[in-house]
Amino acid sequence: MNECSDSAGVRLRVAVPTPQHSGLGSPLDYRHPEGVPPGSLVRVPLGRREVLGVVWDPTDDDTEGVPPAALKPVQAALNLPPLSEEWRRLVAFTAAYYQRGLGEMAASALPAPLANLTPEQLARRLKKLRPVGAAEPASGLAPTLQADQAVAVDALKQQLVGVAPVKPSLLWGLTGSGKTEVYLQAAATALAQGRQVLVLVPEINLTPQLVARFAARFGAERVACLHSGLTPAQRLRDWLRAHLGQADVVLGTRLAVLASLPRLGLVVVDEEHDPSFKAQDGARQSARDLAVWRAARLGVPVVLGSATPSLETWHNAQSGRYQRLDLRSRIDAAPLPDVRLVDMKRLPARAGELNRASPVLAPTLQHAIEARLARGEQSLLLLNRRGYAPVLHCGQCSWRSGCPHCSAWRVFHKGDRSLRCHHCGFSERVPVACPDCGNPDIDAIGRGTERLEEQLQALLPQARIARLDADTTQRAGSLEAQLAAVHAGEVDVLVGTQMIAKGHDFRRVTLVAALSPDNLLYSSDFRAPERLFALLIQAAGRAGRAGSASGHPAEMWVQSHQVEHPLYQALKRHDYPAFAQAQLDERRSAGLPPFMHLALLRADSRDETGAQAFLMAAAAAGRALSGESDLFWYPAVPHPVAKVANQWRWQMLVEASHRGVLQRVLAQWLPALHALRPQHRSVTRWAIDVDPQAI
Ligand SMILES: Nc1ncnc2c1ncn2[C@@H]1O[C@H](COP(=O)(O)OP(=O)(O)OP(=O)(O)O)[C@@H](O)[C@H]1O
Ligand SMILES: [Zn+2]
Repeated sequence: MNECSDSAGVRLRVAVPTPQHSGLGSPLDYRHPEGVPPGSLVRVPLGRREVLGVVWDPTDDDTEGVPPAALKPVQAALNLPPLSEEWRRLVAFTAAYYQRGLGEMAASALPAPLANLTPEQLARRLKKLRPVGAAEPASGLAPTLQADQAVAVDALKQQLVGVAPVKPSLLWGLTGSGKTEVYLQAAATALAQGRQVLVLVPEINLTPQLVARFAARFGAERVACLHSGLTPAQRLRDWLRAHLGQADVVLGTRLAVLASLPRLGLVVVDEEHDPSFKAQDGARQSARDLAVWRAARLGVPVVLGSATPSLETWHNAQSGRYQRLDLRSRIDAAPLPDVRLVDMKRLPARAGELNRASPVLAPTLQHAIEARLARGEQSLLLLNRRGYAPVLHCGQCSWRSGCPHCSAWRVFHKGDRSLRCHHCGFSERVPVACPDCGNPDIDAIGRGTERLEEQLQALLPQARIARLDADTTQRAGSLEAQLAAVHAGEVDVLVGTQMIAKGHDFRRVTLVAALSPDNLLYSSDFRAPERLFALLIQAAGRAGRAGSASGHPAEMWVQSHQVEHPLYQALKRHDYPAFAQAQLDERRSAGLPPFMHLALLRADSRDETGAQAFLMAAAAAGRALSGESDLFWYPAVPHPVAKVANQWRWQMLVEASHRGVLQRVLAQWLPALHALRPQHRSVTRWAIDVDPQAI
């Protein structure tokens, strides 16, 4: 406990959520009559408020500074076991690595309601929790493993029981190869050792089946969930169950990586390539990378599972830093779907087709869907754009449905007759005539899922067609209901955005088609091909999972104007390693991750030039700081969508060949940026994004 005490009590360092712009990041000093151990949760005054803080470890020079009598007092200590040293180290690392304040980081890792509960309210919540030791026995039976699965489970068990050295594992498994079963059986071993298991998934609401499978195997009583879809009360309850060690399996999205898990023994990151593991606000931390760090520091195994690993992870496996476990066949030897590339350049332009839009379906694809219909099989059609049409256009005066607040078009939604901006949310009723010239014939240009659904209804009048996208799944429970309808066979053709491609274990789907993925191929972001390849492999993975009852092979169709593109050619062969190697070669010669390390400084301003000016001043300050160290400062550029909600967005990349060098310079740069801010009054926001995932 704390050395520094006098008659007024003990001095405690407490991590409190100081606002980021204050430039204060370290714990503040408070006074407590007799002291409490590090990790204790306390309520303390901060300015005029009272906030929740975490008692931090004392530093060596704690005997110096203000005597306790002169400090503000701790108001109350919550009656909870302290957060472990392991947790504090994780939070401290996260704050330092992602350049955030420690108190802010600690606060973001705690469930929000904890900050407002009185000790009495907390005591009542705790009483309602199941007492420790009353776990129901596991109920679900495990299937016999396939050969590849058995090898993978065995390798993980050896690490768990200490026979093999602990090392991160990449579980590279085809879609439908039974990765989840590997997680379940490795988890069973960890649970048998009395350890907790953390399972991270990209979007938990898209995979209710995964939660159900863990609950069925180990008993719902032992499973806790942590994700943003929960009510604050549910999140508090499950966080407490994890922290108190009552829950043995914690399943969650990226925020769960910072959960308090006193007995953590195994970490699983499912679909580790998914960009949603990287937070897009706050500290912008990568849950996958933190999961690996956390497991390594604890000396426990971590499994990263994917059919299309991120190139960072693949590179780590190639170089031997990670152990690779491969699942090379699908369950029950179900074959992977045949990939058909349809060359849209060769399709005759259809006379009379409005607005030069290409036909919805190539005739060959339409026939293939009709054949599925006749056999009672399902088809999934993927179109990565929601709404009816991405833009409205007046042929007379060339008015377009731009957003007045953003540099983007407003999307036409026919369902509620709105023109809606997908960036700022600005929405208006669709005009009956051109707002500029009064022409009553406004054209809808291009196609979104809503229009696709309408066009399919005309093309396939006998089919039961459903649509799944952010617009049809807004109401609570509607996603689950729609997925259940697909599983029950009440839908013949499911149309949707990438939501339909992820994770679902559909049993009757034998055809998947990507209708116009080319637009995802060309983007300023160097990760665009990696993302598209993963999306298409995932989508293909939804087809033919139950083998083929009819004897007809499952198929993945891609309509493209670029069928010769190496990405599509690798897809045709289901050849992830070849694709990854080609991408890594390109990354190496271009000096991009994983061979180089990046940080991105973003700034928003109210006027057109303010953000750019701030970034230029920031670069000058950074260059002066970094001196001889080998950093490369890219020029500041506008964000691909330069203006959103009347804010002009700019960004600037900093590149280094060593993580450590980048970290050192960033830590010195941050105070310089805070100091610059007052000279750039139009800048409303700025942030550093370490290891940015979207550029
Ligand atoms: N050894 C096994 N024997 C029989 N069935 C199995 C076995 N392993 C897994 N399965 C079943 O096979 C199906 C696919 O497995 P699972 O969902 O684990 O695959 P996956 O690799 O996680 O798939 P995806 O990455 O496509 O989501 C599931 O219905 C699962 O219950
Ligand atoms: Zn807008």
